[in-house]
Amino acid sequence: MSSERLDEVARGGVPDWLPFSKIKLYTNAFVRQDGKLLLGYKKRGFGKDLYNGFGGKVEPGETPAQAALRELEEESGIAAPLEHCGVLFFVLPDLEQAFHIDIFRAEEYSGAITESDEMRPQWFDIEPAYATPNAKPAAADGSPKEHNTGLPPIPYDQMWADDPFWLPLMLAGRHFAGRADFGSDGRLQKWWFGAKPV
Ligand SMILES: CNc1ncnc2c1ncn2[C@@H]1O[C@H](COP(=O)(O)OP(=O)(O)OP(=O)(O)O)[C@@H](O)[C@H]1O
Repeated sequence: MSSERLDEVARGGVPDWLPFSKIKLYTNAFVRQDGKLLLGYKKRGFGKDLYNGFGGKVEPGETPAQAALRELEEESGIAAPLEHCGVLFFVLPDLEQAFHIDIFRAEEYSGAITESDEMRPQWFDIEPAYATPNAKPAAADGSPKEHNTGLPPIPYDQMWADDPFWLPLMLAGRHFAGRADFGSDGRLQKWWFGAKPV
């Protein structure tokens, strides 16, 4: 990202950010193609039973971009020309580590999509995502783009509570950054999201 300031897209919650004592690096990768988005249903571990992109911890000696390719392959069986598109920072109340997550996207992939021990991949229809606030219309003239994938819409009610703020930005092709702090009930307690000016 350049040094340009970000446009604020959303902010809210309590006055103070949560404290944290260390930061762990993670990745998250999203592949879209022909009006559909590939997500994985997480079968175990952190974020179990939620849909998400494919990602995980950056291992020692790896760059985030290398980790993103490795995690995508391990969890979904595919390779993709990933491009960096955003940075997210999360603090959860009962964890001393904060999450620094580099987000990547791609519009093509190779290989066969394969279920792993950790993730069950599934395609979703992208278009309903543009109905959420802060998203750009799909077509330049503002009209909704035709879509008839027959797939279910992006399952925001089975995803992390922060996702509706930034996923539409990613789908609109914008670069973004944000922070969200969670309460012990799993809900957002304070958040800020911004995107590079278009
Ligand atoms: C709090 N709000 C959040 N919103 C959206 N996505 C979030 C997230 N917090 C973590 N994530 C993602 O969840 C995955 C965890 O990865 P996680 O399974 O723990 O890592 P990894 O695959 O290395 O684990 P193993 O140790 O191999 O099981 C990883 O994609 C990471 O980007």
